[in-house]
Amino acid sequence: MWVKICGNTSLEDARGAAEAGADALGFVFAPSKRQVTVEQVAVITPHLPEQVEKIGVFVDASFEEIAHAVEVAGLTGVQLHSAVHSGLATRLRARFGPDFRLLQVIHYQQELTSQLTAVRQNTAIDGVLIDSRTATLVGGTGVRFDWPAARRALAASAEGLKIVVAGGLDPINVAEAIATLQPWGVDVVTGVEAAPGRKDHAKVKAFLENARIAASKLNTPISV
Ligand SMILES: O=C(O)c1ccccc1N[C@@H]1O[C@H](COP(=O)(O)O)[C@@H](O)[C@H]1O
Repeated sequence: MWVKICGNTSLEDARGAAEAGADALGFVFAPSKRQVTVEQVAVITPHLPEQVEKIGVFVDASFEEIAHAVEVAGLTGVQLHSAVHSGLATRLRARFGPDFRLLQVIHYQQELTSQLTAVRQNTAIDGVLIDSRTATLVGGTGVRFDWPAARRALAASAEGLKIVVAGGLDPINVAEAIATLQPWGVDVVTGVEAAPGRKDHAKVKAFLENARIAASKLNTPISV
């Protein structure tokens, strides 16, 4: 189970999540209560373990903006909140190579099957992150979606895709999410915070522990 702890704004929080066993750390470059700058992240990433992925979160950002952030802030992957057909993923794959993590976000509120089909057609994308959205927020909502309904859509159309589940996860419900959706990975922000942009280290640790326990009870992920 790939676990990403997102919305890091300080070295202390990012290091704490890495030490607790996170596979990936997220940094939100989009307007948000957790927004960070390229310069801030550039001084954090050199102090993090090399094997821990450093993922930049971008909402409708340009190729130039993302490429600049990757290079200056030392990112190893990106999470794209952009149209699947924007061409961004293809350009980023060409620029940063086969090992670069490229996650495409889709929202549960729109029809899942057609979105999954569109993602599958783009070979540059290696993972699809399913999240909730609200009238005002495209991420970091703290709101979960209808997991049993999503499970039915995923069973029909997720084959070959690395599915990452996000949206309203916390240390208590992450086990249910994993058991229901059998994803390749999970991602969290709000559910492990003490305040927006500040981690609750006990919650981060509990989230990781509970995700690992739930994953150990699964046979195989639903997707790959
Ligand atoms: O965290 C944010 O503020 C944010 C802002 C804009 C786009 C994405 C954002 N975060 C992503 O939201 C989900 C989960 O959020 P939550 O656990 O429901 O609060 C995750 O993919 C984050 O990377």
